[in-house]
Amino acid sequence: MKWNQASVLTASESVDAISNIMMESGANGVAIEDALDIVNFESDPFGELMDISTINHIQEGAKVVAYFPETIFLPEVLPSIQSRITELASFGLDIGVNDVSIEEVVESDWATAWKKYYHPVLISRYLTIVPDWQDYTPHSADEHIITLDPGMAFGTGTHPTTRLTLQALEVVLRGGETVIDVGTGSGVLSIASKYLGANEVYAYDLDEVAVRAAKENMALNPIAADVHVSANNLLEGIDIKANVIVANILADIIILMVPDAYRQLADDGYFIISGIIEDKVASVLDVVTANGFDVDQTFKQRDWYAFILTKKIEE
Ligand SMILES: C[S@@+](CC[C@H](N)C(=O)[O-])C[C@H]1O[C@@H](n2cnc3c(N)ncnc32)[C@H](O)[C@@H]1O
Repeated sequence: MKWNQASVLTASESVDAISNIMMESGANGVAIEDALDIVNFESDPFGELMDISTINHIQEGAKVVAYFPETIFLPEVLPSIQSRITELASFGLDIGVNDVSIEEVVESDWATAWKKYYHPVLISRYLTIVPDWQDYTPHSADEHIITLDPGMAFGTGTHPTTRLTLQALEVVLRGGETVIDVGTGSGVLSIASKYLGANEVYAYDLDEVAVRAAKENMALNPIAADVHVSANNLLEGIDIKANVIVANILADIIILMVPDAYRQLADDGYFIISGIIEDKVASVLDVVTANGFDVDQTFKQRDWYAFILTKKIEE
């Protein structure tokens, strides 16, 4: 089967939004190449895990490559894709050079094209994410291996927002907790929560593709076989008291769930929020503090922030 490929050169912070636009416009999948991640990988002490010589990678910014079936006539949908990408700038996102190009793909199986960019991701001393198709030998007995095939869902572990969230989970989890993972994507945060000792984990996503991918990833990690994965809009209709609620979603969406998170969180619980670009920090912090939360810890990588929030103590 032939595929058409639309590539967009952009800034790192816009890759999620542009990927969504591509999928909503009929793409069957996207691959993301981020120059900063590649620099990180190359300078990684375990860089030998990655055969970087095979990658003809970009030097700056990021590239979103979307694969469309030949039944979609790309020149027809491209103007609307282009105008939706341009619109992102009005939401405060840096869309970079925003140059869209089309080419026919020789690759017979687009679904595996992105796999050559994906290699073991060392998150911390305790957590490493390993693609399902790669062999990996842990460096120590403490290292938990999250086996992942993200498919078309977000959550490979290479994105700063996922890394920061995983690090925040490591800080708060002690064992025995009930965790709610809102916007689970590949399920990576839920699997990590189980490795870090959580008892019950509930994983939700609005996107059926993500729900399917998350369920498949739970099956790849026996420790997470009992994670409850289902489709849901944020915390709507959820009535579970949680010790930890974790959400790595864009700032404007997190803001919508803050009152529900306060209600569902145990008084001594933690609300971990991530996916917050620098420009949005002030507005998110205004909303969480107005809704009864204090900032306990702040995490930052590049322009991305994550926060561990606790409930304000009544005086
Ligand atoms: C940035 S990804 C995070 C994936 C994964 N948790 C991680 O940390 O890598 C955000 C996820 O939130 C999901 N999402 C977006 N809006 C949502 C909503 N209103 N309710 C539930 N999930 C949502 C998206 O489908 C996507 O899978």
